[in-house]
Amino acid sequence: MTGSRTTSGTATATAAVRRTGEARYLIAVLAQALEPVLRFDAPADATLAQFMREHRQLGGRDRQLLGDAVYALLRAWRLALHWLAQGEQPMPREARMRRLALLGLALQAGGAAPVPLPGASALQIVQRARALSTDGGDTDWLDACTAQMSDGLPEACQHNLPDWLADTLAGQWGRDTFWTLIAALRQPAPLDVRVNILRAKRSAVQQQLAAIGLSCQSTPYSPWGLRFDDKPSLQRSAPFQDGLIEVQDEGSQLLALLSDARRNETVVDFCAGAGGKTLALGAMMRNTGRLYAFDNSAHRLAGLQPRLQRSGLLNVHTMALQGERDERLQRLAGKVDRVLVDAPCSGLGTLRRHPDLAWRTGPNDVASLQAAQLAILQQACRLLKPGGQLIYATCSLLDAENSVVRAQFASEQPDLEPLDWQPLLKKHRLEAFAVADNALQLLPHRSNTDGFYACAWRKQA
Ligand SMILES: C[S@@+](CC[C@H](N)C(=O)[O-])C[C@H]1O[C@@H](n2cnc3c(N)ncnc32)[C@H](O)[C@@H]1O
Repeated sequence: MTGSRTTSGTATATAAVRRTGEARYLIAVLAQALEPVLRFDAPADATLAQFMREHRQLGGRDRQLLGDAVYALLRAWRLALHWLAQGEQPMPREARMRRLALLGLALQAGGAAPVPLPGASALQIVQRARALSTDGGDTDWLDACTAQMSDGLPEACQHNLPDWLADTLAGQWGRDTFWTLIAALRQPAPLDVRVNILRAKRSAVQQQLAAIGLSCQSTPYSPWGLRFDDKPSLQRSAPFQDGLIEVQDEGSQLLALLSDARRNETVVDFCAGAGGKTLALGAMMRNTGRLYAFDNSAHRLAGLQPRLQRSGLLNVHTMALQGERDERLQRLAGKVDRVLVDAPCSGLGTLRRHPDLAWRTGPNDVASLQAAQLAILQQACRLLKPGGQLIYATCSLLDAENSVVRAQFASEQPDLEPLDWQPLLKKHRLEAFAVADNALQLLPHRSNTDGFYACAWRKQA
């Protein structure tokens, strides 16, 4: 009896030592991973991927945990800063990074935090940090975090956005809608794919996925979309390798759908990037006509090549633009049926997936994006033939990049008329997302997609 108690006591003690060692290790690695991410000078996903490449010794479980902890911290950045401010100031860099790592792990363990975050839940996060802490120097700081909780959390800790952005969004929609949006932005985005209708029917692909244990449902609006019940890795699956599916948010699919590209047309995807929408347009055109994929980044366009090969599309011509005066642009002037401008933008509509964007974008960036959006629209509209259509889209939440750009551009183009999208919106059951001036706006809390804005014009015949 005594012996067994001693054995089990030793086992518990050993497990505790292992847990302490593991926590110390995880905190140290996470602190290293956070260092470049928190500079906010490059996308967090790319920075994290680089860190993982440089730390090949990390196992799959640790990679997953570290990634989740980085994103949990980014989603609660203002809260983390608020708690950090409860410690001694100035705080030595090492302590700062260790405490941020501790908070990242504590936040990650709690899953998606509700909005508003109740005081009791905030307290639990601090308690989890306390349980994970392996450094006696953190005790006073964690006590101070707990003590200030009785004053309630400042509003900024609830929306977790920079003040300028919170003020702008609340000003656009009013406070009630703002908070509904914030709650939706805090939820993880679903994993959607677009079925390549050139190769297979959606129902057949759904069955094929089910046969390999991947459960998914039809998306509510896109006729090509499947939404997964969880977040499986698809890259090595047969449906992906065989070009039957591409990962694409339902909102992106809907923008391609509204471009309404048809067989045998000449269509330009002016800002194609790695071609998410190009692939959808090509499939809509049933591999006929000519589809040009432009981008001013040859690097981004290169990402389209393997996707094109998988897709079976043969009607796509990629072109890395060499500036506004690119000769190939002049040659296409007046000849194109449809131009999609999926413009470079702040990307703030994708905050669910990229919470770091809020901290990598400022009001000055928005002003220069606006200028770029207008310049691209002007180039793009020169390509239209009489009766041709120009579609403008962003994944931004900001009126400054959406309705303001639409209005300014339209005021300078007397030979463009706004396209009446009502019939198309009705056909695809999207009327609920119509906004002023024949535009469409998708928002995470309304369509459970990323945030998108789109509008269209027709060139007078
Ligand atoms: C929103 S992203 C496009 C995403 C892409 N359409 C998709 O569905 O995956 C905007 C793209 O515009 C490109 N871009 C920026 N300035 C440009 C310009 N002046 N002309 C053409 N493309 C430009 C960027 O390189 C970027 O790939």
